[in-house]
Amino acid sequence: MAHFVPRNTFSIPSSIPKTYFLGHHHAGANKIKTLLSSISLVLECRDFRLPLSTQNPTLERTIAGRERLLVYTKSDLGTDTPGARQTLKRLYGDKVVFWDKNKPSTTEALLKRLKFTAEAQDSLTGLRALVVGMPNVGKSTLLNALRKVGTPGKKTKAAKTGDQAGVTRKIGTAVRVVESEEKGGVGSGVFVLDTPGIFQPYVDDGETMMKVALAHGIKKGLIPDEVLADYLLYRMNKWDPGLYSRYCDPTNDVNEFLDAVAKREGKLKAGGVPNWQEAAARVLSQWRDGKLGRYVLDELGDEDIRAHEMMLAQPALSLHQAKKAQKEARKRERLGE
Ligand SMILES: Nc1nc2c(ncn2[C@@H]2O[C@H](COP(=O)(O)OP(=O)(O)OP(=O)(O)O)[C@@H](O)[C@H]2O)c(=O)[nH]1
Repeated sequence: MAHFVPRNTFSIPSSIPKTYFLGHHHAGANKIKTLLSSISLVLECRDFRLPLSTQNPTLERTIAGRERLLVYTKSDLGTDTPGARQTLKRLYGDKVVFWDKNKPSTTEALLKRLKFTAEAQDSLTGLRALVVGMPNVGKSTLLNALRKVGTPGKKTKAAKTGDQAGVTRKIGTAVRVVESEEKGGVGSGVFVLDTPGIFQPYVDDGETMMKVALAHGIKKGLIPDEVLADYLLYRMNKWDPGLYSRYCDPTNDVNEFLDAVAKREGKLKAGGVPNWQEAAARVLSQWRDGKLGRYVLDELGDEDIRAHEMMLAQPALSLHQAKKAQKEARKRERLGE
């Protein structure tokens, strides 16, 4: 077999939407602003697979200056990218927590942090924490896990969850996740409020939209599954084409890939014609379940991080412009200018 050379670039279709800012995002963002005065801690959830792309510049401005813990959710889905945790720890120090819904130890570690903060706060009303973040990053799942582990005996779910963006539409009531001191907990206890996922009003970078869609951060169908499957194929080829060896040999051709998936998974139309749409939906669902690799999608090199920070600091700047400015700055540095 000839040596396989993966695609070097992916051409982002011009039809990719640049916005997904809905009425309840706008209303939610305003409500968060009004709530902040009664909140002592913000738990900002970001998807570990998208540590930069799920940082919302709009939310960032709203919660600037507040006591905050960064919770990288779905950490089980990014374990194949070496060094990602270390990079984030280096960036945010002890303000960062890695969480996995399937690992109660990660929930316990977070509860410990909440109890510690509650002890230090000495409040009559208890510690009130607000969970915020982009759609579908796992906010409600986190709240339910904190409640389940922190207040054993309370079995029912406090917040509705789902694998689609936009399950939570309104800010919920405060949910107790740590009992008061009289009941064996801390002070007057710890309460957490869930909020709807808030998207950014405008995303200039088409590739960011592709990555967010892969992780289900925007509504299904806004970007066709076949287009996302092509982008996923491009990324898998860069990581390791062996990830999809159960379907076919390495290929850069999405149609060839989807043909193989359709045949293997029985996604066929009348007459045995491969159903690309269903085959694409199948591979996306496998990727989201971690069955086609568990990789972080954002690049976390120094230059990428600096470009991202530059973009956050100057909202008028596109990610593309920020990356270009970083590249030029690096070049000048190398030339000793
Ligand atoms: N593998 C994995 N999946 C997770 C984890 N946390 C949440 N999920 C899944 O992610 C999906 C979204 O979770 P939700 O808790 O509904 O997300 P949300 O942020 O509240 O979503 P919105 O209501 O859109 O704001 C669900 O299918 C969860 O089961 C995790 O740690 N690991």
